[in-house]
Amino acid sequence: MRASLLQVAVNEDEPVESRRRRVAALVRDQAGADLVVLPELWTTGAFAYEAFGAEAEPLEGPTHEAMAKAASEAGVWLHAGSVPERAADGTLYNTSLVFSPSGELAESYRKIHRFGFDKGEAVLMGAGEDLVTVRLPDTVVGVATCYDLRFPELFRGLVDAGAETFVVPAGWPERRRAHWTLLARARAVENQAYVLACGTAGTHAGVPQAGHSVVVDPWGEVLAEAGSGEEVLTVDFDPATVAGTRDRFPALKDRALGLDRPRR
Ligand SMILES: NC(=O)CCC(=O)C(=O)O
Repeated sequence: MRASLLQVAVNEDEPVESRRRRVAALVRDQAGADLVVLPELWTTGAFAYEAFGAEAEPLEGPTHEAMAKAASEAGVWLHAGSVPERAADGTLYNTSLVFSPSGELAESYRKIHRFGFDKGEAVLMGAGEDLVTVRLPDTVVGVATCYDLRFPELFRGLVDAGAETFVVPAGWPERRRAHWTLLARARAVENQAYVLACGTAGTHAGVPQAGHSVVVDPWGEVLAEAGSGEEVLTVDFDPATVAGTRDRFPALKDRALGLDRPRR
């Protein structure tokens, strides 16, 4: 299976509409890949909080339209990263869109863990509630977004729902780059799954982005890692390795369930 992670540079000096056109062209260039992945909130930037409301779109908004078309023109599965979604009741969500090669919206995922503690995304956006998996021809993808990477129980839930490959769009800052790589490898090792983690490059809202998108195999080995600038990271991997690893080293079968219950 061939995946291309598009580590898009998100800088404020580029208008959103021109970035949307540029990214659509980049997606079209990936014809021949099985899966293309974009980062989190690449229209606005994950830290450009004041732009969330201004650039928010309905689920079937301009990014949906451009990415559906690009996916069908390239003939690829496209995890189009996330957009600031404005729901019918006015609530904003950080919502990922996954398109099939015919340009149909296969799934959407509202980010469950919002970043910012008591400001930013955590107060501006609503929290998603649903785990989302997507069945591709060769693997079952579990979807998570950026800060979600810090919550192992979410990934374990996705494994229980059948996930073999995690796709994680992000807008991760340079100052915590060490956590990014460490957490991507940890989620891969503990769940014996592939992790395809796609971040942004550039600087927006004064926050330099880490880049360093990474693909990790079910043994925790880094198969490919980007640098810090805009880059297309392409990797070939064998999804059957997940079942092989889980068979040969069956740690997932040794789970002691119910440890989250109080002792008495
Ligand atoms: N956009 C995000 O979720 C940022 C997450 C982050 O910076 C961190 O977990 O550290």
